[in-house]
Amino acid sequence: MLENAKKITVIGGGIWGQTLANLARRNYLTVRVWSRHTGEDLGAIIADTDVIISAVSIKGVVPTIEQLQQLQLNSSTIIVTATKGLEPITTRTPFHLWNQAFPANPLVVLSGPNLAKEINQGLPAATVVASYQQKAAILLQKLLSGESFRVYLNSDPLGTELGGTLKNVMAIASGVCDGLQLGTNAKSALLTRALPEIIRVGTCLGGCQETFFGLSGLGDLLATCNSPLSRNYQVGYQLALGLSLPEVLAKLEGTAEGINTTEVLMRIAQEKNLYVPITCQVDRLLRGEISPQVAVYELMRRDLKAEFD
Ligand SMILES: NC(=O)C1=CN([C@@H]2O[C@H](COP(=O)(O)OP(=O)(O)OC[C@H]3O[C@@H](n4cnc5c(N)ncnc54)[C@H](O)[C@@H]3O)[C@@H](O)[C@H]2O)C=CC1
Ligand SMILES: O=C(CO)COP(=O)(O)O
Repeated sequence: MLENAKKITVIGGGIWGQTLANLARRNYLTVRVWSRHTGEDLGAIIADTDVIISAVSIKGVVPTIEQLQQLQLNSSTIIVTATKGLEPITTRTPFHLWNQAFPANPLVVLSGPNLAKEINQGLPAATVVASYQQKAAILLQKLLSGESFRVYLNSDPLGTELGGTLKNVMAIASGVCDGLQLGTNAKSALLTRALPEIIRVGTCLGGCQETFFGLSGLGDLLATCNSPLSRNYQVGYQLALGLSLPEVLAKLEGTAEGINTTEVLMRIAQEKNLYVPITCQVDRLLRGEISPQVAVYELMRRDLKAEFD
């Protein structure tokens, strides 16, 4: 029997929330999905819940936390955050926000190269559960692992979360690269230079360097930057074809977190004096200040430098 038949509540009825719920159901767990549209009483649902998985987009994190704070959440309930974004007002990550709101609860970050549509088809995938409370991460590993979903442990929740968040900006850049048909050399150069940019920011914000070379860092960068299933990649690709951002968003299914993340990241980079050349060009492109072609030109004409400095 799986960990004494734990009860799981997934908050967020988007494609990622539904996918995580299905993974848990495959292990015969009791799973309920709650979203702001279901109209059900969240208090009643969480009363006997062992694990809450938050799979809302970043704009839903603070409202969800505020709602849960009004309810009687048991301090032993494990909270899992699966959101990949930065909160625009505080510039904080979901891990920080959940930790601040529920300091007594075990908190786990779930992140990895996880395109929901592939997982729903039963294709093999791997992910990471990261926590300072190892027991909680081990429990999540057991609850979600299956023959087509392999879950790894990590003790660096911030690095795990930031890898998944920061790569969304690079996925927009990668979509532009493919949309402009810049070729394989350009794509390899972009992704390889994206990683140190992610590490520069991610370590400054508290993640461990090693984590960014793992599934939630490099792994998710490769998945998202190479797949038309990624909404962030689609945004870049469509911009490269000449559509405006409002036109792209009108047709997009679900949330492209990289748009908000780019804006927040630029503020963090300015405040902390971080060199983020790719993010900077993505930001100007998303603001409509430059064309995709100018973004490429600006990246190529920067001062020459050493590869590692
Ligand atoms: N789709 C994917 O393949 C993956 C997505 N993620 C991350 O998971 C998060 C959710 O992604 P998706 O399910 O794809 O997005 P989605 O756009 O399909 O769903 C977003 C969910 O957030 C909820 N939400 C939005 N604003 C809210 C608010 N103000 N208050 C309460 N709830 C609110 C919506 O009701 C919906 O349930 C994102 O941060 C995404 O980056 C992570 C891994 C894979
Ligand atoms: O995070 C993801 C895959 O790991 C999903 O990417 P998108 O949000 O760009 O669709």
